Formats: sequence, C-alpha cells, structure tokens
Amino acid sequence: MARIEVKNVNKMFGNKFAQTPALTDINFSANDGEVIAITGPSGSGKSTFMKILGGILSATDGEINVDGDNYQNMKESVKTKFRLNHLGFILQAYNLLPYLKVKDQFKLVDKIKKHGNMDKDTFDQLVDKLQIGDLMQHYPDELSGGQQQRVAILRALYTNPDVILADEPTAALDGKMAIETMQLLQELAHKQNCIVILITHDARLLDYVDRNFQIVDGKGKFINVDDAKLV
Ligand SMILES: Nc1ncnc2c1ncn2[C@@H]1O[C@H](COP(=O)(O)OP(=O)(O)OP(=O)(O)O)[C@@H](O)[C@H]1O
Repeated sequence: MARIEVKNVNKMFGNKFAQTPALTDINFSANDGEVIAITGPSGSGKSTFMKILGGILSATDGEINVDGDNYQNMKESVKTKFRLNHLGFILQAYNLLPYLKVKDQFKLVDKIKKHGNMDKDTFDQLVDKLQIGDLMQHYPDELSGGQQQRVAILRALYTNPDVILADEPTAALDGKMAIETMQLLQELAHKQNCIVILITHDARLLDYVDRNFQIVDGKGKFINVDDAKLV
C-alpha cells in the first residue's frame, strides 16, 4: 500500500443553492522517497488538491489515507498533531510571521514542537546553501520575495517533515537558486526517504521529479514526466 492514497476525492465550492466542482473523482498515490510534481493550467484545482492533502481543507467526499488511516475521519486535534510531526508546508504566501525576525521564526517552531527538529549542523549547512545567513536579524517585510521564500523553505524543512507539500516553492527564486532548491528537495526524498509533492509551472523542475500528476478542469491523472506539457 502506498504511504498516501487518495481515492475518489471530490471537492465542491459554494453553498447549497449553487455549487461548483473544483475537483472531480481524484485518485492519487505517493510512496516514500518520491518527488511528485502537480501540474496543470491555472484554476484547474492544484492548490485545492494540495490543501486537501495537507488537511487544511476537507474534501466533499472520498478518502485520503495516510499510513492506512483515513485522514478525513481524524479528529481535528489528531490532524493538527499529525501535521506538526509529519508535514512541511511551503506555501505561495510564505506564511512568515511579520512581527518576528527571521531567527525567531525558527525559535518559535522550537517552542511549538520541542523535539525532533533540525540539528544545528544541518541547519547551518542549509542556511549557507539557501543564502539566508545575513537575513537572520531582519523582519520578513524587509526581505525580497525570493529571500522570504528561501526562509519559508528552511522553516518548512526545520521540523524534519517526512512529507513536504510545496505550492510553487521556487516561483520567486532566480534560475540558479530554483534549481538548487529543487535539487535539495530531491535529495531529501531520495536520500532521506521523504515524500515531496510540489505544484509547479516551471518545466525545468521536471528534471528532478519522479512522477507527474496532471490536473485539468479538476480531473487528475499521472502522466509521463517526459511527455508533460505545461500549459
Ligand atoms: N475558497 C474557494 N471558494 C470558492 N472557489 C474556490 C475556492 N478556492 C478555489 N476555488 C476555485 O476552485 C478552482 C480551482 O482553484 P485552485 O486555486 O485550486 O487552482 P490552481 O490550479 O491552484 O490555480 P493556480 O495555478 O492559478 O494557482 C478555481 O475555479 C477557483 O476559483
């Protein structure tokens, strides 16, 4: 059985008078050690699907099984604990806390999750790799979009998640940094057996993924990575 299994998931937005389907009958799986790209046109349902995978949004119906447990049926408190211990989110909005300096964004994580966070050596190496050493004393609104994105990436990885969900994680980065970040995510999957699921519009990043799940008009299917046509 795959580590993550999604069966017949539908998502409707709206109210009881008018509903619009955002996702229709989605079936998906992810195994340890895999990098999976989610691709598809704007508005096709990619972010909605990722939010459902991360438990931020509930599906209208269907199953999301993680390690054999139906995520949809978990109590909110269990889901929150699961997210904290297993998931790393890299979101488009970066989600850095505006009133905390960069260094304190990590200290806050230490307060919320006291054990199992990144060791100092690995942290220092990634600070170098992502070039954020000089940013530690700054507040998020003093940073460029790319700098905020790099901090957000390290903060997501800081809890040592085994599932990384990333919504366009390299969109604000220059070409070289985008590729290096993608190589870092690939290394986490292939060497540390994490699952990396990322939404991307950047065809260059497909060189670093194992599988490609394409969503078009709310319907999804795995397609050959080499055949992927990004719209
Ligand atoms: N909270 C919401 N309420 C109502 N409709 C929504 C909501 N969130 C998303 N939608 C709709 O669901 C559809 C899918 O949106 P979604 O953001 O998942 O697409 P996407 O593929 O991630 O797009 P993009 O590539 O532009 O980020 C769109 O028609 C969008 O308008």
